[in-house]
Amino acid sequence: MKVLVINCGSSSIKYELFDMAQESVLASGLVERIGSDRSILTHKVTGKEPWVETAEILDHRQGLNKVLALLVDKTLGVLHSVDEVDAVGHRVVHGGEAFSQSALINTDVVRAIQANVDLAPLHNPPNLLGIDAARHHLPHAQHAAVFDTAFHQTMPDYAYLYALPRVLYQKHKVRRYGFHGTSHQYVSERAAEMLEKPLEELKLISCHIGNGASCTAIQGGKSVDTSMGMTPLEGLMMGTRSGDIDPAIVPFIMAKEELTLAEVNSMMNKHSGLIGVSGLSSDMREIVEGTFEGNKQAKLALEMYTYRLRKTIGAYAAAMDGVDAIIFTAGVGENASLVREWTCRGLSYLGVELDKEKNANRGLQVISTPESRVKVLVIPTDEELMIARETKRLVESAS
Ligand SMILES: Nc1ncnc2c1ncn2[C@@H]1O[C@H](COP(=O)(O)OP(=O)(O)O)[C@@H](O)[C@H]1O
Ligand SMILES: CC(=O)OP(=O)(O)O
Ligand SMILES: [Mg+2]
Repeated sequence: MKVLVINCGSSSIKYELFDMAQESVLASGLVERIGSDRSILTHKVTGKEPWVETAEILDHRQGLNKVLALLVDKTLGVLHSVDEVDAVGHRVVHGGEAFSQSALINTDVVRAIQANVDLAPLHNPPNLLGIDAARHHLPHAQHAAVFDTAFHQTMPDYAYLYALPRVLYQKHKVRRYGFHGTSHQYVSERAAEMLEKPLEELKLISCHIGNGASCTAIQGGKSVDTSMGMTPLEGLMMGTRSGDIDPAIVPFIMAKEELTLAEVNSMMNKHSGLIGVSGLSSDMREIVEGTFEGNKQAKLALEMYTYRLRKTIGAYAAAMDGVDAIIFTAGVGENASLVREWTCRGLSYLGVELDKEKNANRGLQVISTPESRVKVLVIPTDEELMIARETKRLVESAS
């Protein structure tokens, strides 16, 4: 079975084509800056040099058209015809309370995703555009929606409710949903394999720290709490997002700086976090470099970032009455050894003992000492593979 995985952002399309017989990647790529006359298309075929083109790509439908043309191109392609794509798996960020599982896409599913646009105005509209465009271009294929929120639907009510008037939950579904669920689930399954223990017996804390960042408490394979909330703004400090702040700051700065709600929202989502505190960059590589070069603001940003992550890990150990392993994943978690070191240095009370040499290595591994009571793992995430597997499972169970 050939499965195409699509992740549509507001101005981008990420794609990956799998042959599910060996779970091998045939091709993958990225269309950036959709809507401009200088969109960039990067296409990679496994084993070959990446191919990059700059072109005018005005919308997602046109972008996907280009991608499909490349997949069947005589020299750059890997398929004879797009009819060879059996199924398409779509990343959908917000499934609200309607989905605790992935779902094959039909009119009802599209309607339910539309109903959650208010809860994820930045993420769900491009996801819907991607679904529409892919169904248009690949009408013969089965389409599946795999939700960031689904894995977190197991949280108990005392973890997902906010201490606000109950009517807000009843009327508007104001609650914690959590995100990056596909990634948290994937790394928790890999962790159980690495630890050679059944997932049902493990208490895990998974730190997905990339551009967006969230931490999840996973008990017996189920999400019991997570740091992102109704939207992906809550919780940890991120590249450009503030994470938790006192909510009273919002009306305060609106008044003092004469800002609109939209301006404050944009400030908290796009100009805060690492970039806001350091004034240098939202990219952890530059923050680490700046810290080594003696940039005080970069060092402060790094201290805040790791301090807040450590506090969340402590909170989740308390939530689960213990923890067997802490997992680091995503761009920062997989690559930034200094972030892992600073995060773990105040966790000795839990029984965390980092092996500095192992922590300096790259790739999948245990980075705690053999004596460490709590294991610390680095596990590269693979959301695309997880989406492809879910899509295959749904298609097979429907036939
Ligand atoms: N070698 C590295 N050292 C430190 N940080 C890194 C390194 N490589 C990537 N990163 C960080 O990972 C981030 C991107 O993570 P990623 O999981 O790819 O994000 P997303 O999928 O949300 O775009 C970058 O912004 C960068 O800060
Ligand atoms: C939900 C979310 O924050 O996703 P990303 O990390 O891709 O921005
Ligand atoms: Mg990501």
